Amino acid sequence: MVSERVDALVVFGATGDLAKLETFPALVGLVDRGVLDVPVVGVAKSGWDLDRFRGYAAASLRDNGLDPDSGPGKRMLGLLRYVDGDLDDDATYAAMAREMGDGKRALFYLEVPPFLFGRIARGISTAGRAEGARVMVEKPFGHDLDSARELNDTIHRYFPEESVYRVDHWLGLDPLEDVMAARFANSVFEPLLNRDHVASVEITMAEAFDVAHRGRFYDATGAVRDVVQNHMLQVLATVLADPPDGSGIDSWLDAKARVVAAIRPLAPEDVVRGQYEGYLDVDGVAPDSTTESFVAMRLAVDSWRWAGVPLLIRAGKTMPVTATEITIRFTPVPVDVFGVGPSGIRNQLRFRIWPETELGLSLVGKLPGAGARAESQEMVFAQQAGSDMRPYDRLIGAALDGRRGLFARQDTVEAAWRVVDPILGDAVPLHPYPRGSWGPEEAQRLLPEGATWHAPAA
Ligand SMILES: NC(=O)C1=CN([C@@H]2O[C@H](COP(=O)(O)OP(=O)(O)OC[C@H]3O[C@@H](n4cnc5c(N)ncnc54)[C@H](OP(=O)(O)O)[C@@H]3O)[C@@H](O)[C@H]2O)C=CC1
Ligand SMILES: O=C1O[C@H](COP(=O)(O)O)[C@@H](O)[C@H](O)[C@H]1O
Repeated sequence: MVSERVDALVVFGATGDLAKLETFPALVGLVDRGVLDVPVVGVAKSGWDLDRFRGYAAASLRDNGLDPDSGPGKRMLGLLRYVDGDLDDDATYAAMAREMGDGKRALFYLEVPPFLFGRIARGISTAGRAEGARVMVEKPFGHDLDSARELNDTIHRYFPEESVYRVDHWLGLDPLEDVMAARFANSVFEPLLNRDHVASVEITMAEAFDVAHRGRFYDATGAVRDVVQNHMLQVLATVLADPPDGSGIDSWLDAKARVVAAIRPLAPEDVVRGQYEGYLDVDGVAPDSTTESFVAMRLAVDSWRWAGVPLLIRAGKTMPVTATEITIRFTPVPVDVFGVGPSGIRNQLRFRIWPETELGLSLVGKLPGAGARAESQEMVFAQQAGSDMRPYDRLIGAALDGRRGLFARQDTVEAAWRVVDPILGDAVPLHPYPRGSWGPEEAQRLLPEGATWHAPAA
């Protein structure tokens, strides 16, 4: 359901890295499709004026292969306003309110360092602009369970939960919606997705690149906080959650929250951490850092549907490829008529969700000729990219429209922290691994006997 459109968009941190990389290009797409036609007020403390800010936005478009002189480019730049001031000063919020005009339904987008989130919520309220407004908050939502709860409490002092849009940009990925479509637009898969038929579920998020210039940020974060607590548990929930019912998107968000809440908190023995060789030389990384750039884990869900099914996740930097795939391995046939068992061949459903969309179903058949030797072939349903809409285009558009389905809810975020909280920090030993490898060998021990990790193709 689309609620009322907003009458202003305020971007806190509009001179930052994320704004340049993602926000301005996304805004052009929204203008082009007629979704955005209200003032866009950038707030930062760079000492800039509006012309300089427009120049920054225009450069961001050029960096992203977009033309600032195109019709949509010019219209987007024309919507921009700029307020220069410290976010710790109430005068900044008063100036922001003047630039916003008289509207009563703004979208405030907080893309600033997280310690400012609470202060900004208070500033908006002091300026009399919190009522009826929506607030879109960038990750991270806390550093652990306690800080996430604290952050939620602070934001809720000024904004009710239904006005809070927590960004997990993977929820804006088209391929993740394709997973939902495969599950809920086909009748053949859903009856199989449970402990009676599934032997394991695995998600590998491999990134071939290293932490590059993000050493300071990454070293304080690590793979568990950076991508597992948020992106990967959201992906896992998309695979495991019960189907939504006809009551609307909330039933889907409820189902995802329920399944994340049923994941057992991790124990150190369920986790393997790794650090790529050369990580300690990265600018901004502590010389004796024990931050992980790789993590593998075995999770369990205490539910009637998934009890006992091994759920395996691994994520790492400097892997051999950049790709994310979900593989669902089905149980072997009960009676091995075709000698399938010893070959290890079995049915598998594979979702590739990054960088392309692909759905593969492995089926087993008999090799032609005499005898009964089995072979496996994968049937692939590959989507042509239907649109060049960026995740942030989809996300900001959804928030402008008041559609909360693509955002992370408080209960799910806190439940995800509860899962990873016991293994944060140095609770799990750290193993070195060579760049270009699939991480430490030790990750092998997390798998069911005889299994190997699925390696997504390049
Ligand atoms: N960069 C990325 O790729 C991603 C970032 N994020 C999240 O987005 C948020 C912003 O990240 P990023 O853009 O990289 O950060 P940057 O440090 O590049 O930008 C921070 C922005 O906040 C402004 N700011 C900081 N302090 C104040 C203040 N006291 N008063 C007014 N303005 C202030 C800065 O203004 P000024 O420059 O004028 O000081 C700048 O515009 C973070 O929560 C981050 O975790 C999430 C996903 C990816
Ligand atoms: O949030 C993050 O996500 C990226 C991966 O997402 P992508 O859309 O850029 O592929 C990850 O590389 C980064 O470390 C993390 O902060």
